[in-house]
Amino acid sequence: MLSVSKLSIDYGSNRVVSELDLALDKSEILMLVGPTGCGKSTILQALAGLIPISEGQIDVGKWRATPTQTVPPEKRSVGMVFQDFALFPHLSVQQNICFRLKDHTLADHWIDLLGLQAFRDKKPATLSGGQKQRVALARTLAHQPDFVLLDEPLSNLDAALKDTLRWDIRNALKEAGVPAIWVTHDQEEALSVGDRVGVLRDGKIQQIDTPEKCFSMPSNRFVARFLGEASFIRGQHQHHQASTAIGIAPVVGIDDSAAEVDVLLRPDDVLLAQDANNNNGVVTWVRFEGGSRLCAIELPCKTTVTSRVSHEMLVRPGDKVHVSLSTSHPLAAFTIQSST
Ligand SMILES: Nc1ncnc2c1ncn2[C@@H]1O[C@H](COP(=O)(O)OP(=O)(O)OP(=O)(O)O)[C@@H](O)[C@H]1O
Repeated sequence: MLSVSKLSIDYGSNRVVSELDLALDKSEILMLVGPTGCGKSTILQALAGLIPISEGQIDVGKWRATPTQTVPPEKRSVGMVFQDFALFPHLSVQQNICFRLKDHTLADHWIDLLGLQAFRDKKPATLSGGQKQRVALARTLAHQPDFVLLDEPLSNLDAALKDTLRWDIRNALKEAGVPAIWVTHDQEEALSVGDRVGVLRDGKIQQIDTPEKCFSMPSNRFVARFLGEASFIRGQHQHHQASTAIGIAPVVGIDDSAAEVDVLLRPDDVLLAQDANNNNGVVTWVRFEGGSRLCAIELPCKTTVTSRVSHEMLVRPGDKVHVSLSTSHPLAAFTIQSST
């Protein structure tokens, strides 16, 4: 268990984290995302006891920290995994993982589980980035922390490696049964690996929810845009339905249920057809993504929506196309005055 309430953190007179509330169950992984400088690393450092807190409290069951009741880092039973691995260069993999451990049984377990048997006697300098991060994680988990903090553990690795390692890290954390907060810049990573996602802006949490909820029912436009391609189309709202220039869809009013709303569209909500005789939009740009293409289409009302199509569909800027709503699930609707 890890619980944080009304946590605020200042650097001098500058408040960088305000009134953070969160509670993690045993084995729960929270992905923390937000723009650069929004306070993600500061939160991890405060939880680890590396910087003081100004208000609020951190409660892990065995200890509680407040601005006046400090708990030193070594008493917090926290495991930290950093992007730069932080391994001892002069020690072998085995020695790194077993550092200050009396009983090596758990270390052997994590060495096996994370596929490090062949590297036991190697020095970190001879390992790849992915192997180093496995060693760092094995070392962390072998010490049986009460919670784990991961600060962009995959950011120094190439894309192909990230994809497998993120699942190996998730599986290891689940097997260890510890709550974890995982900071990432990668929105796809945040949505796929976490049990919940916390979106931070200027030191304030905008939403903490399941990945599905954050993506399809974001609490505001900032969260909508931060977690993926998002466009908004004006709609007339009545009886939980919105009528837009490209069709009618069920909607949920997020911040209001006004008669006129802006409906959030993800690329998969918009169906694109190459029908020159029955067109209602012009393609303005196309991004090839491998298995798919992401297309932006400008409508006569000057709204631009995006649609994802198969890579087999050869769509080019300037093409006249027909777009329509292709969703049966409710879309998030925002008041048109809202700019956040
Ligand atoms: N030691 C420090 N002294 C003063 N201000 C700091 C210090 N460390 C960070 N800050 C400021 O606190 C704010 C939050 O920084 P933090 O590193 O937590 O952001 P972040 O979300 O982790 O950013 P990034 O995604 O770029 O790593 C920033 O405005 C930063 O400039």
